[in-house]
Amino acid sequence: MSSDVVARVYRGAFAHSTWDSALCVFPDYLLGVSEEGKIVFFEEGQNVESLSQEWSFEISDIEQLEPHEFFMPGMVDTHIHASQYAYSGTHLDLPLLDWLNTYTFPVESRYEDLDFAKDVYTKVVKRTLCNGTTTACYFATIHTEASLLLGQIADDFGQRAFIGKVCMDRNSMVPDYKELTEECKDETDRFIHELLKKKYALVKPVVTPRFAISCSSTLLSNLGKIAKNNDLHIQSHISENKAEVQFVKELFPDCTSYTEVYVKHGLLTDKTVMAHGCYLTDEELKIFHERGAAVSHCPNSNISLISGMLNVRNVLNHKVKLGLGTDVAGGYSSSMLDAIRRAVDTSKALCMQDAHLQPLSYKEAFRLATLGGSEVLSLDDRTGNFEVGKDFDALRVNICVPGSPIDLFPGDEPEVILEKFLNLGDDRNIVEVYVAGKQVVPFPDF
Ligand SMILES: O=c1[nH]c(=O)c2nc[nH]c2[nH]1
Ligand SMILES: [Zn+2]
Repeated sequence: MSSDVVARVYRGAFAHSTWDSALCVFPDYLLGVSEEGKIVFFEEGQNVESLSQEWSFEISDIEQLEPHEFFMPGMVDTHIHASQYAYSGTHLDLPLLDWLNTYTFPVESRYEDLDFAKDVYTKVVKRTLCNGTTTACYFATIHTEASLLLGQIADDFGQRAFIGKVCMDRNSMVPDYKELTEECKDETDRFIHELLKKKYALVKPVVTPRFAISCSSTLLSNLGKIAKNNDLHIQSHISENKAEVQFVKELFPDCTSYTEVYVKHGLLTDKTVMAHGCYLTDEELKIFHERGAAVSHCPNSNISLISGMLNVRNVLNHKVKLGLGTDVAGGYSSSMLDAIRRAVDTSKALCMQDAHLQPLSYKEAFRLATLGGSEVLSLDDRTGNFEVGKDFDALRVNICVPGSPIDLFPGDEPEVILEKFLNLGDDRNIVEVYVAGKQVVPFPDF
């Protein structure tokens, strides 16, 4: 008998990805979750007798899924601006730099107001959890207190999260929305210290220079040192839009590429996730690969702000770690299902321009949204699929809920059901969400 105690056992259909196979479907499997929220077994349903003896559970206690239900791993949003959720679904009529100056900076500057912050951050955490985002890598704003509040709210609702207090000491268009260089360094130190002091199990700080345009060289170097000294994750933006790439060239004439700006300041490590990368060259992708840095592909944002189209196949061919992001509010949808669909669409659009390209399959997009995202955030030893020993981060999907946007037909097998959910489903179909074994959706009553 095993020493672990099994808290729950599920039987039914499961789907997940491995590095060998983008989609594995198990029509009848048994999964056991320990009291600590870890997966302790994941085996064929026919092993039920031996498993019940080995793990001392009653067969009558097994929770049996319906034929139109399945479990899949929780999705990982590798890039989302929690603060911009306030205006998501609007303001999509300008290109990046004008969009930042006109809409984004004025809204982000309001987060000194903690009532406003609490309202928006509670809504974004709840909305993303309902949509199956079990892990989110958030940008907050430059405000330390509001950023700490986002961490507290993610912890309260049980979401796994990285929280970035945004760093910027250059902003000519909205001069009020920036910090002094020293102040930004000190506040980043304070933010990290205060957040770590809370000892949240699943919520961690991430060093967050907004992008090269809004940071001085001194600030970038300071942030590189802070990340190194505290062994922290780093997130930023890179090569999203042509005007941005050109501006970075002018601001950092000593650097041969945008990537080199981050390398030079100690900000491109194996714990770095850079959003977008639409215009990264093959040489830059090689540097990403050598350093183990990751790209967050945010296709909704790239199309909405008319920024560009990332050639996902080329990134994968360079063996660069890759995940998907909603990039709310440049991306108008906070749902990772939308990110999956847009990633496939963008890849197909690129195939129309180049017949030699291989489009991204829905199975590959599914892997990017789950295991890929976990790898991007160096969490793939803990989350991303249903391997024994990992945390149970999972979505229970039901295709036949009242008002479901999906119709089933006789003979629809589990693989077809999953494909229909990925292309047609929404939060109504996500009936339960688990993070580290704890049920976080439906929401508990506080
Ligand atoms: O899509 C984006 N959203 C942002 O808020 C941002 N800041 C810099 N670059 C950015 N790109
Ligand atoms: Zn972004």
